Order: sequence, then structure tokens, then C-alpha cells
Amino acid sequence: MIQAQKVSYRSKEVHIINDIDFECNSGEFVAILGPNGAGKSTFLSLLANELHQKGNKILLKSCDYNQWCEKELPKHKAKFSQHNNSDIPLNVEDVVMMGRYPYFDHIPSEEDKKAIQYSMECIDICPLQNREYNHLSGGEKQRVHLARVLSQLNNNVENKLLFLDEPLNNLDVLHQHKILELIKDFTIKGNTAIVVIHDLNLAAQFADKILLLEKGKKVCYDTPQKVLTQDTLSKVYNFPCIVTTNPVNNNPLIIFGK
Ligand SMILES: Nc1ncnc2c1ncn2[C@@H]1O[C@H](COP(=O)(O)OP(=O)(O)OP(=O)(O)O)[C@@H](O)[C@H]1O
Repeated sequence: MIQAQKVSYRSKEVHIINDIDFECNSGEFVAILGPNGAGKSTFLSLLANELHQKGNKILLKSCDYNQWCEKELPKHKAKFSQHNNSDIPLNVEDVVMMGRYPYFDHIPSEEDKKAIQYSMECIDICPLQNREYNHLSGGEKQRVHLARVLSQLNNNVENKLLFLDEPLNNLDVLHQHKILELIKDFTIKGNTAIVVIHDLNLAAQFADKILLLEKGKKVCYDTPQKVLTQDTLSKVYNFPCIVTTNPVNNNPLIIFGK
């Protein structure tokens, strides 16, 4: 699905990402973890082709990004960013409709209208659809943008790729789980999701694989059971923890504290 070799990123002589090899397959839910400043968002933006550095080799579905047709690419991959513009003088449904821009020139079709309706139902924002976006709470705005990226990928293309940078910010527990279940469902259908997340226990519960970064370098990339160990986590996060087994789902359960 995506293959990246020796990906690096430097800004004004500061090495932010150093020689990271990465690949993932269709149907996988990959979580990117690491402390603040580890390079998670930068690496995700590089993978999603939003940031570029000469020499990086990143293939999406075996093709270099510059081999992709510009109009076709947004139907195969979408990205949710943590820094969305919070001042958009539009109604909620108009913001969600932005996800359909790759599909129409002037007037949305019935299919576009159905696609946004379906995304708004999935994300639980139908009651907000005629509200002014600027008047929403932080968590509500976040969910509007999630509905927007979901509507972008509502098509018949197989093996789609969704990049999400901290999609759970500002969300309550119910919506955190709903969003993660939606993403899981998306991957079970053969698509791929690469998600930057801070909650290690949610990553343990939902991710198939975890990429752990520290200071712009890959620490490990493997299953949650192999990555989320007491030794690795207390070193990388520089804070003591214990890792036990979650009695509900048998996933690793991480408890930080002295
Ligand atoms: N354009 C830039 N110029 C200079 N430094 C940058 C630039 N972009 C990012 N950085 C630095 O690179 C490092 C990695 O940033 P990045 O946002 O990728 O980290 P992160 O792991 O996503 O962090 P967080 O968990 O805090 O969101 C940080 O120290 C950041 O200050």
C-alpha cells in the first residue's frame, strides 16, 4: 500500500526526521506513537505527500506520488490534520461538502449529497448540519472535519488510505471510541489507516501495528504486543510505567506513574 525508504526531513539544518524506512499493507490500522516533538506529524505529512524533501522515496500503491494523476489521487487518499482552519464562514454541511470537491466542478450531484449525509450520520453530526461552523465547540469542529475526510473517500476505489493526525483531540470518550471503531471498520474493508495518536491504551486496543518514534528516528515498528513493553516505553517517554494485560480484551494495558 505504502512503501517509504530512508525518509528524512531537515529544516534549516535541523534534522527532524532521520532515515526512516516504513511500509504498510492494505487492511492495516497503523498507529504512530512517540513523545512530543518526536516527529510524528512531520513523518505523517511526508508520507501523505504534504511535505517534501529531495531524495525521499515514497510509493503509494507502487507508484511515486509524482506519477499519480492529480485529480485521481484525492479519491485514493485523504488526510485529516490537527491544525484545521477554525474560522470558516460556512454551514456544517458545506464544510463536509468540501470533501467532495474532487468529484464535481460547480454543483454537487445527488451522489455527493448522499455521501456527505452518510458521513455525517457515521460521525454523529446530523443534528449540527445546518449550524454555522464557526459557532461549534472544539470537539464538534473536529468531528465536522472527520466527516469531511470520510466523505472524500466515499467511493468505489479499493484499498484507500487515510492519514489522521491526532483525530481524537477534544473528543469525549464516547466519540473517541466511535471514531476509532469507524477507522477500524474502514481498515477491515481492505483500506489502510495511519493514525498519529497519544493514547497508548487506545492504540493497543485498535492498532494492528505501531510505529514508535523518538527524536525523529524509528525506535520500533511491530505489533502492539512487541512495541508496548515496559522497558521500551519507560525509556522513550522518560517516565516509569508498568505494562499488564487488559482484562477485557487481553491487549497490553499501560499504566504510567511513579
Ligand atoms: N518547519 C519546521 N521548522 C523547524 N522545526 C520544525 C518544523 N516543523 C517541525 N519542527 C520541529 O520538529 C520536531 C517534530 O515536530 P512534530 O510536530 O513532527 O512532532 P510530533 O511528534 O508530532 O509532536 P507533538 O506530539 O507535540 O504533536 C519538533 O521539535 C518541531 O518543533
